[in-house]
Amino acid sequence: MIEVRDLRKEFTIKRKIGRVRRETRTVSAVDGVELSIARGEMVGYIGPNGAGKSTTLKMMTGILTPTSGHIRVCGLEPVPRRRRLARRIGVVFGQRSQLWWDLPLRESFRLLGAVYTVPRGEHEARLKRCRAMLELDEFMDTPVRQLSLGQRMRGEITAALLHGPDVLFLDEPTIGLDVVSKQSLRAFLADVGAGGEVTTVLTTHDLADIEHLCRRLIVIDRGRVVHDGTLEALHTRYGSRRRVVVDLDEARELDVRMPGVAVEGVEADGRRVTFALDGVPAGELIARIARDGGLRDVSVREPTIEEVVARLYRE
Ligand SMILES: Nc1ncnc2c1ncn2[C@@H]1O[C@H](COP(=O)(O)OP(=O)(O)OP(=O)(O)O)[C@@H](O)[C@H]1O
Repeated sequence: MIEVRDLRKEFTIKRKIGRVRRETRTVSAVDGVELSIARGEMVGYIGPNGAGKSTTLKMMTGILTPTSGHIRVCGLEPVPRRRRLARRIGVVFGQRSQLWWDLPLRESFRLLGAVYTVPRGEHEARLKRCRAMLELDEFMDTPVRQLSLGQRMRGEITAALLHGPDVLFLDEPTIGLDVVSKQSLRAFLADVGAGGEVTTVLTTHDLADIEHLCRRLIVIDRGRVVHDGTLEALHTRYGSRRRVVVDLDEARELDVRMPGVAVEGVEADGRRVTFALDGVPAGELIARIARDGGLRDVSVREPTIEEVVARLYRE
């Protein structure tokens, strides 16, 4: 559904130095990106600030012309076939709106149906589903400018889906949303993805979005793909470890010389000890500590997506 080969985008930046002189600098925002996304996949496209994510998305949606390289989205070259592509894709750029600011949401949806010449029955069926799942009814008659961020975002996602796109590009769709709004938006996107008809590319800094929605993760850094695979593969690559945190009644020397167990930290005057486990079952370690008594509390922490992605970004 999406094919990208050796994609590059350079920006030329002119900067005034002194009174007359100007300096010209070239920024390589996207530097040889390769990716291929099949129909129905939901892929997380992540990377640190300035990595080149938005630039890639803009090229894939036909907003920006690549410096060089090959892109096909739904079999179309985005820039020359922009109008045709617009009917096949839905786009949500969290920071920008595709809705009519002064019109009630209902009118924006009606206009979008007319712009895309969506058959009435299809339009109504899709809108009905979005109204129910995204709970739009209470603000369907509110002008877009009066909507809260979370309400507007629910409207934006609906707007992106009304014409039945094959591909959905979501750039930071949960930015600035509260926990509950994020959860309901994620649940809706998971439902859209589960249908298998819509291919989704999701860009976000909220890694929980990725964890909940995407089996596959493409990480870009300085314009290049540095990881393309599952989250588990990333954990394996970095040898992510589970942790066991034990709280003791009193500080004491713990006899935990076991292969694959390392003390990672000691806090609370020696009453809290954190162990990193490398392939050792947590139960074995806990049983050994419990044998000597004085064990107040235990928690086992799975490696988090934040840790592993931070390691990748730091590299
Ligand atoms: N119109 C532009 N003119 C000049 N430089 C640009 C332009 N757009 C992006 N850049 C530069 O290209 C690089 C990649 O930017 P891009 O917006 O694609 O990053 P991003 O991964 O989306 O970052 P963020 O997570 O901060 O949104 C950055 O160095 C940015 O300064």
